[in-house]
Amino acid sequence: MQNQPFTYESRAQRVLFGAGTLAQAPAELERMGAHKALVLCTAPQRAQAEAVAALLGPRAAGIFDGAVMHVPMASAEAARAAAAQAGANALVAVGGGSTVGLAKAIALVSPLPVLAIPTTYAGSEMTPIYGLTENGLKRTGRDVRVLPRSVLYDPELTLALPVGLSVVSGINAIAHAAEGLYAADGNPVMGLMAAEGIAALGRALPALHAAPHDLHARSDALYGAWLCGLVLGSVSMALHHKLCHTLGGSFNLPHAELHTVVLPHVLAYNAKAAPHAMQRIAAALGTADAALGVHTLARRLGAPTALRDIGMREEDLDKACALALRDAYPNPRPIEAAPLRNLLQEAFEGAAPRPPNLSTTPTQQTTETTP
Ligand SMILES: NC(=O)C1=CN([C@@H]2O[C@H](COP(=O)(O)OP(=O)(O)OC[C@H]3O[C@@H](n4cnc5c(N)ncnc54)[C@H](OP(=O)(O)O)[C@@H]3O)[C@@H](O)[C@H]2O)C=CC1
Ligand SMILES: O=C(O)/C=C\C(=O)CC(=O)O
Repeated sequence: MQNQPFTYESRAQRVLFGAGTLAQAPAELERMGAHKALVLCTAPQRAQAEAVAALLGPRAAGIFDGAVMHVPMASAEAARAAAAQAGANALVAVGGGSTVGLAKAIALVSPLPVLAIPTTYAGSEMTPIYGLTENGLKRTGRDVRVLPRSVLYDPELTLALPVGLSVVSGINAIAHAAEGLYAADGNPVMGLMAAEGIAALGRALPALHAAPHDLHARSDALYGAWLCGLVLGSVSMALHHKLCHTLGGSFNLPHAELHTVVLPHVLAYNAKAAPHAMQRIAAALGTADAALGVHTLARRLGAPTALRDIGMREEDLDKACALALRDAYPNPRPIEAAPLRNLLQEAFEGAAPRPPNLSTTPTQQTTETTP
């Protein structure tokens, strides 16, 4: 029974899900009243964007293939200029979070609606969150103007996503849902989506690891990613996302791999302060312990589990700790220097996470909701 007050806000978005839905792209643009769409992609995925442009026929206004992770301001400005020059009245983002992020950077300063066609499990297509990087600093914000108007989830497009990337991208999605379960502003509807999203990815990732072209597993993973992305866009994130933004932005570490390494350690850090959320994460993964469950999943599927293996230098851990303590997000357990530094050390070494003995009484900074 729900006994906590909460706020639930829904946002208007159309989602088409299933193998072959890519074919609906022209009709989706038609519904948006768009007749000239700029297709966005990364340079290596240009062939896929060309296939989409061919499908759009006269509705394609051109291709911009300059999407880069974390949306450097220079690439945002080049894309904005390309959209204006092409006379585009809509954007089609075909790719992962980097490409969707570029579409958002254009939508932030123009009225162009976005049709997102995701090919990873990052979940950006379901959020009003944008990120822009300038002078080595990444700033993020929320603005409903950047929320894609329509999303086509076609699992056939994820068949080409290499298995290693699929696994870390899926755990990136699990991180959104896990933090959603102890969000300060969580609600029971998002709790359901989070638990279902984790469960879908928990069964899909081992299945696609064993058989990367199994369309059923790919569909299950994309379904989980959708739900987890919706949670990310709807409720506040906590220590895990703060740490990943700090480490990713300041030390240029790969996004999904970083989430994969850090998540078990943050779950261990928060375990005693958010026991109900941990039970739901563990149950969704079919394990006894949430932190160990995520760590074991990553290890079993060959994903990185140590910061030192993804480019972090040990001499930067003190700086990382100091940065993460600045403007801390609300978190179930107070964010304190010594245990945070310990968390970073364990993540650096890749040790299996251990729920810590809290040295202080867990005066919660946020009340754990029971969504
Ligand atoms: N605003 C928001 O709500 C969110 C934003 N993000 C942001 O998105 C970015 C991370 O997103 P993520 O999806 O992990 O990163 P990318 O979009 O950079 O994609 C990750 C990798 O997947 C590869 N890839 C993508 N699609 C395919 C495909 N069809 N076939 C083969 N390879 C493919 C890319 O290859 P290639 O380089 O060749 O294209 C790239 O190497 C970060 O900048 C993050 O901050 C993430 C989540 C939510
Ligand atoms: O950094 C952004 O662009 C916005 C949000 C995210 O990246 C979410 C995440 O950390 O996965």
